Amino acid sequence: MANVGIFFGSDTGKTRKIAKLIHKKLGDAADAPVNINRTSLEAFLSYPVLMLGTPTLGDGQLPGIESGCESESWLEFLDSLQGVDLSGKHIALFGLGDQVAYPDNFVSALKPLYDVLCACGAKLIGDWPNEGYSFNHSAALIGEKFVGLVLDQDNQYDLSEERLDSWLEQITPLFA
Ligand SMILES: Cc1cc2nc3c(=O)[nH]c(=O)nc-3n(C[C@H](O)[C@H](O)[C@H](O)COP(=O)(O)O)c2cc1C
Repeated sequence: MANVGIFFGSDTGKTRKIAKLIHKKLGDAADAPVNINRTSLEAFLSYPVLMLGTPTLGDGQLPGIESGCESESWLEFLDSLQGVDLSGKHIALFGLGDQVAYPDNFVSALKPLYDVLCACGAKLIGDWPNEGYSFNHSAALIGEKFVGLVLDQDNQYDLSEERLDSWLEQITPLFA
C-alpha cells in the first residue's frame, strides 16, 4: 500500500479526471484514486496522507443524494466520520467549481469538508491563494486563501495543470 490515498466525489467526472492526474504525477507514492462512495471507513483510515477532491454542487453543497446526485458521495461519507480520530493524518483538499455560473458560491463545498476533517483532528495542508479567479463569494476562503487547491475546469481548463503542479510542489515536502 502506498503512503497517499486519493479519494474523490464526482457528478460528471471532472473531479475524477483530476484525481487520476494527481495519481499519475505522484507515481508510486499514491494508490489509484477511489470514488468516496466505493470505499470503506477502514480503507480510508489506512492512509497517513489523504488527498480528497470534490466538486461543489447544488447551491454550494457537497455531492450526495441531497444535492441532486444519483449516487451517494461525500455528504453520506462524512456522516460516517463523526467522532473518528484523524489526528496525525495530513490531508490536502482539491475542489472543482464554476466561477462564471456560480459566482456567489464558488467552490463553497470545500468548507464543510474542511470543517469536518478539522473537527476530527486532521492536519489540513495545501491552502491556495485566491488570485486569478473572479467570483463574488466563496465559503471556502479563510482570509485570502482557499482551504485547498481550486480548479475551474469549466472556464479555466488551460490553467489547471500548472496550478496542480504548483500545489503538489508546495505540499509534497510536507509529508514526504
Ligand atoms: C447542478 C449544479 C450545481 C452546481 N453548483 C455549483 C456551485 O454552487 N458552486 C460552484 O463553484 N460550482 C458549481 N457547479 C459546477 C461544478 O462544481 C463543476 O462543473 C465541477 O467541475 C463538476 O465536477 P464533477 O464533474 O466532478 O461533478 C455546479 C454544477 C452543477 C451541474
